[in-house]
Amino acid sequence: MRRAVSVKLLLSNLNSNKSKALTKYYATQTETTDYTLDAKEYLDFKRQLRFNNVPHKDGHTCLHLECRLCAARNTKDLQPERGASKGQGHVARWAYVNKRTGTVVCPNCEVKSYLSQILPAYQLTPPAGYQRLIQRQPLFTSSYINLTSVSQEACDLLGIKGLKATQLNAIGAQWEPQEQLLVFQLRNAAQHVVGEKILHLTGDRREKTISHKDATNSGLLVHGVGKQKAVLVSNLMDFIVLATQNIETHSIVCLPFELKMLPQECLPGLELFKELIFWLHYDASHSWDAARTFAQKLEDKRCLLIRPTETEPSPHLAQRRRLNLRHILAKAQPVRHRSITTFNAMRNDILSELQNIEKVNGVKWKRFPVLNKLLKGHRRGELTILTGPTGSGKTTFMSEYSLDLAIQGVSTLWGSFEIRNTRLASTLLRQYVGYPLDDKLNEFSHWATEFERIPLYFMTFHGQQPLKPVLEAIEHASYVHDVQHVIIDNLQFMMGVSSYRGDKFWEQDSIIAAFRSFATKHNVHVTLVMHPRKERQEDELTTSSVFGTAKATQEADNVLIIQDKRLTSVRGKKYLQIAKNRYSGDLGIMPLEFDKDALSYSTTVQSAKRRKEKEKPM
Ligand SMILES: Nc1ncnc2c1ncn2[C@@H]1O[C@H](COP(=O)(O)OP(=O)(O)OP(=O)(O)O)[C@@H](O)[C@H]1O
Ligand code: FES
Repeated sequence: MRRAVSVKLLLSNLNSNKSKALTKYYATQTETTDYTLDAKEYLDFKRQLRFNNVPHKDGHTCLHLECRLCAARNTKDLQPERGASKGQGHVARWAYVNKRTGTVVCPNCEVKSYLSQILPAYQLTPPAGYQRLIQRQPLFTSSYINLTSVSQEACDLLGIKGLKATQLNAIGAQWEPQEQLLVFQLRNAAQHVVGEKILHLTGDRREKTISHKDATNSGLLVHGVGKQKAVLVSNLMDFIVLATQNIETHSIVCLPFELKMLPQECLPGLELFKELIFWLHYDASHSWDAARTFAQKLEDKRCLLIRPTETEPSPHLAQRRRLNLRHILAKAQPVRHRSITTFNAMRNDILSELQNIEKVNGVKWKRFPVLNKLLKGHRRGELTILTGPTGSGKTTFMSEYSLDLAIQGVSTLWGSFEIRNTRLASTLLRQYVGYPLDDKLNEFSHWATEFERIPLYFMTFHGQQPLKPVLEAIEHASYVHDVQHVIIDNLQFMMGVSSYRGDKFWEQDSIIAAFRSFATKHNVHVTLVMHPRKERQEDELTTSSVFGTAKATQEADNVLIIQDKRLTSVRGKKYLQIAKNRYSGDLGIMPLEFDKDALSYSTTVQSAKRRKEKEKPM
């Protein structure tokens, strides 16, 4: 069973005095919504399917099985979706069990459940009183009622040279004349329409995904059925360019949420493909390693990658530069390198990184320009240690640091063992708003609605915790919510609770080693908040002041230390010292001026506030 709770539940908690009841509420929420696959249960279930002759087969990421969850007893009960294009009308009554999480989805009736809950449906005689679900069709209605086919005029707005309106209509585009946008339908694995993807043709060319019920139930935009290979693109312009090329060998698939996340509910729609080629577009807010992480989710053996270089950019750019798209496609390389590789195999990866160095450097902080200068950015797969004297503001600083990244789309999981999640969430909210809301409760609803959109998750552990369930929770969140940054506050809360009763340094070293290998294996950035060892107050902390043996700082890519000189000298200041930086090697300090109202250390936030105050009429 997994423990992760999203920001939505916490905010409802913050807004209520009945915090006890709500704490219980989200405890039960996590128990009913976050499950994991029990390996024994899964094997027994497969044995039962064989024994009972239930049609099933092992897929790349899911077990496919005949759906017996609802009352529809045969395929003809389920009508093909009206308007499904040629070849898309076939309805297979398959349900899919995700092999990692045990989540079961049936795309025919848009049902989501868990393996442990569907077992009775697959018994030869289901228990007395067991009732199958009522069969239903997913209902998605477009947000736009005036959709028409695309005219040549509208098509020209795209600015793709030589593109004909007929080509756009053939790949399923529809036109909304009032708002001037193109609409494409998203379908699930049973070809039912479950959402739509919108491209605004005026202004900033925004893309938006609208899904049935909630965002994670989204489908995919696929062009070209019945093929065994597919090219995955991350935005509609790239989709349009490739889909109108009529590539006979490959289907073209547009991911629903760009590189932000790939919900597990989308995986059944990709099961048919034996080969997947990632041809993605990265911009400053997109994680450079997204393809590698998605490939792990989709089974990396079948995944290939086109790393963007000057001569092999993303499809739309390639077309604008009149490059041959088919030649580029043929150059895709396997995502997974074999254990022993040669320079030649890595050559393109290296060139691509050199040509995209700003993106490789990682996501930049908006609030801490000095950190960008020293650390260059926030990258996946690294381990950061933050330490500082007791009460020096480690949690407050880390909360603002992670909020800054999360606002830019870095999906973040907080493990706060020391302070309650509600306290942490209210600190984050205050840092987001810039002032306390206690005397402006009328604004709460507005800010909370905005804040909920930020991809933040919280583990519901509190107090001392053994390592194993924490690592399991993180692994689950990295898979299900595509978490890119995990914060453990603080590591000492995991010590002394494992079965090992020995040297505490040894114990800490093994915990750090486990997080190190987790960060590398799952390509997630892990930040560990740690107490320093006891030293004289007047001494500065150094990397060797981090509690434990040298292992902690050897394993870390970055070591950040809050130095608090206010305690020892009258004019003393507080600053953050970058004491280790494996990526670029630059060391240095960042002054930490504290704004109590905003709980902020950011100079940019503080100078914006001063500017605003100056501009206020007297
Ligand atoms: N520079 C500062 N000036 C004044 N107050 C501060 C400053 N930095 C943080 N605080 C306040 O000090 C309190 C403790 O901060 P915080 O919990 O972040 O410290 P910590 O280092 O994580 O503590 P601990 O060592 O207990 O884990 C908070 O109420 C925070 O608002
Ligand atoms: S066909 Fe699967 S739930 Fe209806």
